[in-house]
Amino acid sequence: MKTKIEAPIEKNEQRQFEITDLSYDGLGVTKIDHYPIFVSDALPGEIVEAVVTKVGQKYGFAKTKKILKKSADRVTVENRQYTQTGIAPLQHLAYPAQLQFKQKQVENVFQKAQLAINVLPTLGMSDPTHYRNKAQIPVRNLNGQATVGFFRKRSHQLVPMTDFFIQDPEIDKAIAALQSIIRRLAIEPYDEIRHTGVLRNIMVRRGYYSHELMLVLVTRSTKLASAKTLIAMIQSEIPEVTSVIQNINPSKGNAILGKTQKVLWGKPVLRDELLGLQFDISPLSFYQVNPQQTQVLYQKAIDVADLQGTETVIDAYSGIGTIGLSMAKHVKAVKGIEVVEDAVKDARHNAKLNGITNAEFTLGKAETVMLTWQAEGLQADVVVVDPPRKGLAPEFIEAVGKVAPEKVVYISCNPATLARDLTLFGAQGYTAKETQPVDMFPMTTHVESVTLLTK
Ligand SMILES: C[S@@+](CC[C@H](N)C(=O)[O-])C[C@H]1O[C@@H](n2cnc3c(N)ncnc32)[C@H](O)[C@@H]1O
Repeated sequence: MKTKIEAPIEKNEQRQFEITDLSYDGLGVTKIDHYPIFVSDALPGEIVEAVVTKVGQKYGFAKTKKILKKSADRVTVENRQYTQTGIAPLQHLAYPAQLQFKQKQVENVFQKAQLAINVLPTLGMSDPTHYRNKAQIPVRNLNGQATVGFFRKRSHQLVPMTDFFIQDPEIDKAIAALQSIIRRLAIEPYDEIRHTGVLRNIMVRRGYYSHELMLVLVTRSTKLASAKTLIAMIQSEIPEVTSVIQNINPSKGNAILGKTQKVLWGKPVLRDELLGLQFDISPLSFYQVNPQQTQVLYQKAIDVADLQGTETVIDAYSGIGTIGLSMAKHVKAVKGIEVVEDAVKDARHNAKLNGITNAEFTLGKAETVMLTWQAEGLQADVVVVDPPRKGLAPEFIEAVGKVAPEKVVYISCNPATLARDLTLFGAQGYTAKETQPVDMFPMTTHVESVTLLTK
């Protein structure tokens, strides 16, 4: 029979806690005996008065009511909406301490996985705000008006907002202007309980260098009355706009974008620049959200690969081809693999756009294509991977082991799956000496990094 562990605290109890650490998701950590309690809005070194909100078998949660001793790293937060929505969960932590926090996150997971890899100090931004080139904003009815904002943490309750703090201010301006247009045209916002209404979400992307602006209106069905007037008003009131796209999402779920779309006005893609190359980006294609730091990240990947001009490089999880095409001029050939069809089309087009003739892109799952290429006897010198948060498939790592490139460059947005995959690469004879975190998402707890693995 299992013995039930008694938690040393009770729900609704209010008491003082001394904070000793910060969890991976930015909560203060305190321990009573060995029982951890995660405390909102609390930093290491602080003493807070907090009320216990949840008591589980292994850990509990508490909410800060009063800070009794303040950390020197605390920054005063004035905007309640940022806290309510959680769009900037580290905003109360000074930026240098955020960078240290990210380095430590990677160190912690490596230590747990028994990986002896040195983690370098995080490369940060000189201005860690207003960096995002993309916004995805819900539109809902609030007090009888179509309203833009962001959902309150762990809910679908809209907090009205038009200043999003970490987004390009020109995107914020476009969203505010669009809200005004939608209200004047009385376009009905989506009601997710009844699954009625017209406009669900607005997605905006803006080229950091090009200043092109793409507006994607996500609707529940193909119906969008007054589209002509809407476009005329957008053109006159948001002068930077270069594309207006209607994306249709008829699902009842939480997915922001649907699978089909049509161009209502302007270009079907947004053009931007990275490391001196031009990129056209379709609405459904992945594109890094922090253009300044993306260049730092890619340059780091190019530098650690130490390319000599003779290599065949595989760019797995290649998106619209940004990494492979940035490497193309330093190598003999690039072979990209990507699972989203539009992104592969973009990548092929982007190669042409930049006059690059030594890069080709294959549609498919990286794990499947890599196995096929390995069976066909493909030779490669460098494999670059940049997977989504869930990391690599074990069969992909095995196939890479068999292809046996001299180097693997692993770009990761999730230290936990990075550590898991580095261990699997270890079984294939690959080791890493150091990892370079790059802050792609200031004010949030997300951690990006580059690691070179060699045989
Ligand atoms: C983090 S993004 C990186 C894209 C690109 N390297 C960049 O920096 O813009 C990951 C990409 O992997 C793609 N992807 C996800 N699962 C995949 C799989 N199993 N095989 C190939 N590509 C995949 C996604 O569509 C996305 O474009």
